[in-house]
Amino acid sequence: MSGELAPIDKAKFVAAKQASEFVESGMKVGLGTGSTAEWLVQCLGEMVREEGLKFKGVPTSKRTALLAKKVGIDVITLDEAKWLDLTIDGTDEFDADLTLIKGGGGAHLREKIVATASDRMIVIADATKKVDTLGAFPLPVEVIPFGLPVTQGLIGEMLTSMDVLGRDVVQRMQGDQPYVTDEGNFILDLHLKRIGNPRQLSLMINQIPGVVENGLFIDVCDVVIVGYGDGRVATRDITNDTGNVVQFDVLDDDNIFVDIAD
Ligand SMILES: O=C[C@H](O)[C@H](O)[C@H](O)COP(=O)(O)O
Repeated sequence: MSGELAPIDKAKFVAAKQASEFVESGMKVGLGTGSTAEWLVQCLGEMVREEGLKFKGVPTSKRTALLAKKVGIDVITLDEAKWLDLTIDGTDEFDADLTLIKGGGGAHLREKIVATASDRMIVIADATKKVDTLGAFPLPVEVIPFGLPVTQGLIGEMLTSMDVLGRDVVQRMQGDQPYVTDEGNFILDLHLKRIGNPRQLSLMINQIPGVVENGLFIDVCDVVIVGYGDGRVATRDITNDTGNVVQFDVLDDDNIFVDIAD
């Protein structure tokens, strides 16, 4: 990597770089999915190769597993790890309570299982992910393929009784084919615009037959590290809220990442 990053990438990168400092030798660490989590995996790979960091990583997707192995991280499964010290992952939205919408990359099922099996979850995000009210980002719901139209219809009916503005339930596609998750399921994206009561909505969605898991993460995230395009990083710790903002200029070193293009 060389040259200056675009502001959005710099924001993701500085958040990821800051979060990587929470990883210590001997830890078992959940590795999230998505473009921000990929920066983290790159940073951790560099620490493994250059600083002798020794930890075990549990990827939340096939895509992350591939990258983690490529950059030299010792990858194990959640079954092997049993419990994790820490999970670091990206998000699509977060609010003041550190409630999240995740699953824009279709990985929220494994991500929620891994984060829940961790002592601590740190979310890394660029500043655009902070919202006053969740719901502008469509809420992903993983559903089994069997009976899809029935499940989709039941979710639509349920939404009419909820405090939401939008009610469109749209199957996620990849080209002209249904998007298929790592677990072989489909995703329905709920275009809600505004989620008034995330806890109630999450419970209601998950009780519909055919639903595997929705993308709301409630009482799971402990810390959010927010990166800005100018290199600043702000940390919000729900257990110890200092609201600290630190300047974190990490773009001096041009050659910290391996080439993963091949
Ligand atoms: O399924 C994907 C994950 O929940 C991602 O963490 C989320 O979509 C954020 O991705 P990105 O960092 O690419 O915005």
